[in-house]
Amino acid sequence: MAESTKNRVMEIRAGLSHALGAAQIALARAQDAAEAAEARYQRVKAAAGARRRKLAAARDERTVEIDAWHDGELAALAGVAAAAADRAAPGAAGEQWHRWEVTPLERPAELRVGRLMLPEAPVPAREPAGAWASPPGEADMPEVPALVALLDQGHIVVEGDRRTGDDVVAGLLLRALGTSPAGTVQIIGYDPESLGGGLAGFAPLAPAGVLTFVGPGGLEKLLDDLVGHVRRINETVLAGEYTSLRELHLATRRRPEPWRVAVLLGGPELSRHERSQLDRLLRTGAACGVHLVIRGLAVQAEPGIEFVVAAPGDEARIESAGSLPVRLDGAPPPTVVTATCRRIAEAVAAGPAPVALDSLLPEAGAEWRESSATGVTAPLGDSPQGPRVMVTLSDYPPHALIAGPSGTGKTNFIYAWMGALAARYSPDELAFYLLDFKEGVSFARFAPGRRDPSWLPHVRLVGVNVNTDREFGLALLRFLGGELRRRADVAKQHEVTNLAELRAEDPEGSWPRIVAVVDEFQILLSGRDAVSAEAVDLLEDLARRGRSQGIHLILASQDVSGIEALWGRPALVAQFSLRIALPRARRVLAETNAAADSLPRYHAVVNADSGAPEANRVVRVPAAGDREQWSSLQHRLWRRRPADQGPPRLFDGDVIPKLADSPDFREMRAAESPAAPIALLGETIDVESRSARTVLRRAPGRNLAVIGTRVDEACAILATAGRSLAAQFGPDGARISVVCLDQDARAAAEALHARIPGSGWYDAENLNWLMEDAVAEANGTWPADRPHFILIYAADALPGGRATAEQLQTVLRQGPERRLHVLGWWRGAGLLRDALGGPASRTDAIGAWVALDVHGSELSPYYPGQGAPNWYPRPWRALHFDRSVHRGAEVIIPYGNS
Ligand SMILES: Nc1ncnc2c1ncn2[C@@H]1O[C@H](COP(=O)(O)OP(=O)(O)OP(=O)(O)O)[C@@H](O)[C@H]1O
Repeated sequence: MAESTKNRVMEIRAGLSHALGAAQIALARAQDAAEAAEARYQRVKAAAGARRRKLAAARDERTVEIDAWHDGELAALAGVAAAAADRAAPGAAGEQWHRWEVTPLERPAELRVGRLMLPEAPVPAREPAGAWASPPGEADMPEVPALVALLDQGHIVVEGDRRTGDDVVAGLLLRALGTSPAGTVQIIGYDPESLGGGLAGFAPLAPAGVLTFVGPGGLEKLLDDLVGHVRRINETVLAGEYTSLRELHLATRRRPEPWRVAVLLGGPELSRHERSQLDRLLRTGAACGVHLVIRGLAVQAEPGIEFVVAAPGDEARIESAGSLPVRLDGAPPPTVVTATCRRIAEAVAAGPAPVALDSLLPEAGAEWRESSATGVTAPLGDSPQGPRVMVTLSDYPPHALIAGPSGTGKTNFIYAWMGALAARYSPDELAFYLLDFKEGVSFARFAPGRRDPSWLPHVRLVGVNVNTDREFGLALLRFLGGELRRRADVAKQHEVTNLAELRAEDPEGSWPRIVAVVDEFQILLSGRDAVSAEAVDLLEDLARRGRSQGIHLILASQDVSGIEALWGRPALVAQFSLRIALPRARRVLAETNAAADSLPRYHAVVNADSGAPEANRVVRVPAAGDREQWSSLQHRLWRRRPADQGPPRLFDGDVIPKLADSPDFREMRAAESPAAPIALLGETIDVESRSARTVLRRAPGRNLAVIGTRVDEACAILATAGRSLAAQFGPDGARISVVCLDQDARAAAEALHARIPGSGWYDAENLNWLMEDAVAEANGTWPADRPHFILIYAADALPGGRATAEQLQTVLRQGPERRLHVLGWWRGAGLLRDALGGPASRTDAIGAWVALDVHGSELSPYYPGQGAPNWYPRPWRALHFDRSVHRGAEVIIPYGNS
């Protein structure tokens, strides 16, 4: 082997070993690198795993946080929604049925129909320790009610399941009723399919007028009526000043109209007219408080209409809540419905709480500042719209007619009016004359009484218990007629025509306006007799001419026939242009004016234009009947009365007057020998408490007969005559003989005899002496030195037969001219006739008589030339006629024993 080869092999081997070494190195390196890469990979992988786990933990933590936040937020939002709902539907608007009760609210609220089913927070998959004490759900989530807006807002249409829908309607109505003051929500039900059955639970409201039903054919009229209300409210209540009743209420705090909720429960297809009226109401009703709750009639969606889709479970919806499921409340419990309706009906029937009289009065100390020169004006109360209603009596309107069925507050109205006037005008400016034909003493409070010595200083006359003494009404009218003439005469002298001018001309004179109030005046005008005929004539004259002389009449009646009594006298009625109607008063307003029919209690319609509907003003009348309130006003005014102001004349038909109180009797003084002795007989029924009298001058016929069987009255009249005659003579100035022929009258006759010193006493035993004397006197020719009055109790019982009868006739016929006068009591008109000589005899010896229980027709012989007087006997009243002075007979009241 060649060296060279060897060398070459060597070289190659070396080269190979070198290459192998290099390759081994490269391999080791590569292996190192691979190991390092593997290690790095493993590190990175481990790090990535750790990272992922960390991230997952962080994510889980965050997810839990987010869930918690979400739930919290949801609960908070639900809480806010629930709180907002509570505010929107407080109390009875939103309370659930099991705790529900009536809570009238200041202003209408939204009404709950059920609850909104809000989406619930999901229960987390893993439960991090302590994150949830309990899973969120119904227990923690505040309930959010589903509310709908009705009163003052809009209308509600209930669709879907009928039975559930009926429950919704019932719930809505109860909530509407329970959130508003009693009577301010009125429901009108139209339920043609079940004839009101759908609203049966609300029936207790019907008697109070809070619920009315419309029959199956009545929809058109109902809709027309409601449209009518909307039109009227727009025109007269909102009157361009407000856009809605809600706005009016916010501005004035008054709500003059009720909410009218018409509940329309199904029915046949609507006619075109009905449809268009319904659409009108849906558009315009809510602003005027007219709302529709509809079930079973198709209605198009419009703003202001809420749709409720009734369905069981969570399937129900309300339009304003979008697609949120709603769970409707069940029907309100029937017992709650009935109890609530009863309570509301009772409250409505009881009427609103009264307003105090003080609200009509000026402030204490500011009284009597007004002048009545042109009229008298006073507030009568607030109108439901707010402003006070002022009422004036003046040239126009001069007189007032008030009507109100019994118990509606007519008397109270008169008190309130009088109080308001009396506080503003002094007694120099205003005088009252008051007459009450009702049984009772309602005006007596104005005169001094046993318990209260005060009186209303403006009152000049009070007549109470005059229902059987219509003559007193006549006397008042005669008196006012006299005053009218007096004023007219003075006005003429001053060349003026009315009171305002007269007062300007005669500033020092006292010319108060006179307001004469006659309550239950129809009693005065009842009966077709002389009293009512004269009363109507006098009224007509006063009504016509009184206005310019400041004499105003207020006639009040509870009875429609009273008003009707006047209707036959259109000229008279026309003067009474101020008309006042209390609730349910009929015929006092114009025929077409039905405002009084719907008046609430304690309200009145005041109309100064003869009852024309457009002049109606409704007023809420304060309570003036309350004695306390009245007396504080009366005492205040009484203490301010002018020094010379005496109490009013009180005529009380139930009180027997006393001779000792008679001004005529008190004025009597003993004189030497008066030529015209006066026998008083009783009190006349007149304004000035005069005494009836007969003058026993020396002239034929000047005898007096008391006719009738009533012992007490007959004795009272003879006693009055005897005492008054005796009072005019000094000792021995006249001879007075008392004759008693009836045991029943003996005590009274003896009392009179004892009262008149020097009087003679005769009975059946010694009468013959007196008669012989008297006949001698009657026949005498010598001048009588003193008069002789013979008072005979039971003159029809003369003993001694015909002879004594003839003696008496002689005395009756011839005595008076010889100053011998008989004042006799005959117990019947026929018996008197017998005493005068029988049916054919003349009666002119009896120049004056007083009849008791004798019928008018029996008196005609003693009532020359005038037929029979109109006389229906009544207790403790008598009819007096004196042919020397009277044109007609007058009713008198005998004086009682004292
Ligand atoms: N405005 C009112 N506020 C409160 N109470 C009133 C009001 N008006 C009347 N009343 C009360 O109602 C009752 C009847 O009133 P009032 O006597 O005035 O009625 P009337 O119509 O005159 O009845 P009658 O003719 O039968 O006497 C009384 O108890 C009275 O106090």
